[in-house]
Amino acid sequence: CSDELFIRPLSLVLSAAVRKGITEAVARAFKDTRVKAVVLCGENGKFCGGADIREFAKAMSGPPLVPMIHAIEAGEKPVVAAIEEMALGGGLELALGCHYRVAHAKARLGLPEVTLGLLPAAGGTQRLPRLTGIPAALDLITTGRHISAQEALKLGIVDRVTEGNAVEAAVELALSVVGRPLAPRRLSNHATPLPADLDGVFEEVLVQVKRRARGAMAPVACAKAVRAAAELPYSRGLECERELMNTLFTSGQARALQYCFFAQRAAGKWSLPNGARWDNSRPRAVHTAGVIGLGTMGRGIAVCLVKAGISVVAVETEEKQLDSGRRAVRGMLERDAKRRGVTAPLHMITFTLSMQQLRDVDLVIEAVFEDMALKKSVFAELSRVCRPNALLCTNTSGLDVDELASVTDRPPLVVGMHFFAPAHVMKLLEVICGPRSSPETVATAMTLGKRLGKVSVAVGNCPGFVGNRMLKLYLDQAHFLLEEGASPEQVDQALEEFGFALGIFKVADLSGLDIGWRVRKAAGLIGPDVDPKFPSRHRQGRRYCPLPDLLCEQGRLGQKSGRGWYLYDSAGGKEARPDPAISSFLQEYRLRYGISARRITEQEVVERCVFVLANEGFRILEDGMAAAPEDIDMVYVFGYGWPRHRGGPMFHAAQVGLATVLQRLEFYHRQNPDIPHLQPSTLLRRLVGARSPPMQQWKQHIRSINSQL
Ligand SMILES: CCCCCC/C=C/CC(=O)SCCNC(=O)CCNC(=O)[C@H](O)C(C)(C)COP(=O)(O)OP(=O)(O)OC[C@H]1O[C@@H](n2cnc3c(N)ncnc32)[C@H](O)[C@@H]1OP(=O)(O)O
Repeated sequence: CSDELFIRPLSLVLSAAVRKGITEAVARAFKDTRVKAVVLCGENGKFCGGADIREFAKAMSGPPLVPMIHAIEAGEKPVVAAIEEMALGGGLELALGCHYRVAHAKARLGLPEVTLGLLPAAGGTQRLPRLTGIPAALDLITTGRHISAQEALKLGIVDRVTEGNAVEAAVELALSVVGRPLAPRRLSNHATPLPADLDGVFEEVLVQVKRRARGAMAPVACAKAVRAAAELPYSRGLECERELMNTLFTSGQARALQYCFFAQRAAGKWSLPNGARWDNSRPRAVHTAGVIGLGTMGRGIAVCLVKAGISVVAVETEEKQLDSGRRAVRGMLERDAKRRGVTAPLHMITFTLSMQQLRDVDLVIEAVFEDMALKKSVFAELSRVCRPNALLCTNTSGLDVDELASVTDRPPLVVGMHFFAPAHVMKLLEVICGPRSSPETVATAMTLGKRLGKVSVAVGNCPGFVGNRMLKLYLDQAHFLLEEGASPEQVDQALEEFGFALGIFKVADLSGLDIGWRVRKAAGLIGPDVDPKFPSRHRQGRRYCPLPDLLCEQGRLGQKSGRGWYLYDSAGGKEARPDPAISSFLQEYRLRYGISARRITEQEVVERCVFVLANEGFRILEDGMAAAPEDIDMVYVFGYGWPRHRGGPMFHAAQVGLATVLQRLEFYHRQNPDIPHLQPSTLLRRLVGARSPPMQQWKQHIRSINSQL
């Protein structure tokens, strides 16, 4: 506090206590005749991360944000926001209520409320369009994307950007504007600059927003609120903003999205039965890594590592594969660097045919073909070649990590790292903790995942781990629905309307139908004793659907062969078209097996596919293969295209009501007694018996906690 200035630090979030502090301090500063200007800055070099999301689940307390910001804007002394590190959500709205904004060059700004199922309801939807115009405001508010200080300067959101101390620059600016008229600086006074074809702009944006939203309400509400800024005076626009927010605020979607925010952070906080945890285990430093195999997965993994600043030695067995891998990896790195306007770090990766080159690396990620014998031979070789303390990781989608560890000289240093294709794009990383993986090994894999920009989830070592173990049963349901009368496009449409990024049959075509075919062969489900003309619909004591095998036998392997569950223009084509040949194929199949097709509703498709996922999730919790329902949900949200606004299969089950899920599973199991996975799990039954406690208490209902993590 000086004669001319009053500086008040904020903490990261605008909690009730912080709002109270600001309201009182600003009122005092406005009253104090010695104070000529005010600078708002954050604590510890962070301006503000927005409203305290945890408060949304409680009754409102403390001064509300809207009048607080209004009082700042209406004040007769200049208020300058000094934005260090971030101004997000309510934090940016607060800054927009200030008369001037100064940002540090490294600060990020944004209105990410839409990602939490909300809209910027502290005047953000009304002030931002008045400042930037409609198109930029629509972009920022409907996507929630963060922008750099430089972009904010270009858009006029901040007045100055400094490489130096933002608070000092704000103080300097504040002192320089004392006495200047404030009315032109009050954004709520501004008229919104309008594009020539306002209707056209909104029509186009609404189409895009609805397509991207996949059923999420918030992006559409955001666009409507911005439209109000274009058409209504500020005060009426604010009313519209409030009404739209009220609908969103109490919606299940907002609860789901806020749950995802915390679940994503909780997933990083792993623990093992021996007491090792994320906060008491030290990860190893990783400076150099080896990648073995430059197929689709190995290429993506190598790119991720290089982009994270880790030097890579990439190994292949044949000159031809090495060459095409080298070209692909370099191309990906060059395209990425071009997009970001930097030089591609090609010097950070070497390509070789010799495993000997791995002798000095800190860690190796093996990404060879999914075949146990092959992987074992690679791991045995790595034991001989690598430094004794190098970590050995396997990128596998379902093989036994401990079996692999057993062929090495260092089982505690072996861990699974299941990347998802394409590995440089997909956010999920399943870290498979073998029974002998050491805490340091798990900590290193989890931390490495975070460094690569992934959401790392620690899972146990069971067939398929968490994600693919559940996927198998989901896919089974989809196949059974085809037998019973549905078409692939009908199943996909129901799932896409539910919010999945892609229907399951489109996903299967994209991944390649031969992958599952190989897995089923390895599991002994397909073999010489199966009648090729009339394959049995019961195997290993349960119902089995031979449809995908029959498709593979016809050479229909999905996108790569131009034909799978759908038809594509050519091999490698992306546009899926319904194929009349599949319709006849299904009719003939049903006729041959005496199945009379029935009408299958969208509700049945969604319930059978989605509840079976949750049911297996309960079994996974009981088996100790995942530590918490949040972990399972994050696997599905980040790895399997599950709609984030539905929280994840476990959250969805809780939101629908566990008793309803139980009752629907019982119903479908009665209809299909030969599908054991429709039989409700013991944990689900127990939870319903305990009157469906909240998710945080589910663990207490597992009889004997048998953590495999
Ligand atoms: C009718 C009602 C009218 C209401 C009108 C007002 C509406 C306002 C809307 C909002 O402002 S909604 C909030 C908008 N803000 C955000 O979405 C930002 C969320 N946070 C982040 O993106 C990041 O956390 C960060 C701020 C960029 C920091 O990232 P970093 O990687 O450095 O740390 P994290 O691990 O993510 O977070 C650390 C720690 O802090 C917790 N946390 C972060 N932000 C919030 C928040 N806004 N509210 C509550 N808690 C927050 C986070 O959960 C971590 O906690 P943990 O216990 O360590 O896991």
